Amino acid sequence: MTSRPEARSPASPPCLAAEIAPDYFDPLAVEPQQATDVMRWRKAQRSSLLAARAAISSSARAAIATAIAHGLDRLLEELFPDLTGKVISGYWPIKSEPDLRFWLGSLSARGAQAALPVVETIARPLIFRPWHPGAPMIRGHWNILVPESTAEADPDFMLAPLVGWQSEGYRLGYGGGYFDRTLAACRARGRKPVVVGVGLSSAKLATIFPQPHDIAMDYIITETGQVGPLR
Ligand SMILES: Nc1nc2c(c(=O)[nH]1)N(C=O)[C@@H](CNc1ccc(C(=O)N[C@@H](CCC(=O)O)C(=O)O)cc1)CN2
Ligand SMILES: Nc1ncnc2c1ncn2[C@@H]1O[C@H](COP(=O)(O)OP(=O)(O)OP(=O)(O)O)[C@@H](O)[C@H]1O
Repeated sequence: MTSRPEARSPASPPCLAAEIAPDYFDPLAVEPQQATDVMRWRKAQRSSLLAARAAISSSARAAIATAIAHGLDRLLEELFPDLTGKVISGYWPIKSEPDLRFWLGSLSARGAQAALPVVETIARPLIFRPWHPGAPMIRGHWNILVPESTAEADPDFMLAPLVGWQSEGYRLGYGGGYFDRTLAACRARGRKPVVVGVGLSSAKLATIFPQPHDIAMDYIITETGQVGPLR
């Protein structure tokens, strides 16, 4: 039998689509049963990780947030010795996430602009709004508080809260895919913010079974230190 290599290679390999349009999302890039299994596994992991996090005392949680803030300051000092004009996004804490608002609020005194993520449209990339302590807030998607002002900001340094993580920088979040979409959109317009996953050291998993849509963090910072640079 003669070999016909051309019969095995499609005219337009789907894997190249992402190079032509980096925000292209191909739902068929994964075998559907495997994708379903991974999503089901992630759902179970999320609930046990969230339960373990909720069980931590508030004083232990405050100590964790302080240690993470020190780690963030060390990294910022290394990457951006001059913070003037830099946009740095955090998050408004929910579900026992480390509360880093004190750190985010301290940035303006150093010349940076703090910002918070907003789900403006469901299943689309996040947008970011400038924030300062005391800024008027309203309830957004999932009841998360977001700045009322609709001005937008474009982060240079972005925190991504971790529910779980693996040492290569892959992140498990709340299952909306929002940071992956946001980072894919950043890539598509040639913008590369430094992305730092922040969370508990104990939320480390051997693997989150990375899928084609998962985009690794540049750094992970927990209360026990920094992992990375990873990209
Ligand atoms: N504090 C904080 N703010 C944040 C985030 C975060 O992780 N932490 N986000 C980080 O992204 C964005 C909100 N993320 C969200 C993630 C999932 C769902 C959601 O609807 N989850 C579904 C489950 C989806 C599924 O499993 O298919 C649900 O719980 O019903 C909503 C918002 C923006 N703001
Ligand atoms: N770039 C993308 N375009 C379209 N859909 C995406 C993209 N990235 C992720 N998704 C979808 O989002 C869903 C949730 O993804 P995943 O489980 O990785 O969420 P997560 O990272 O835990 O959530 P979050 O970032 O919101 O906390 C997946 O079903 C995936 O198909």
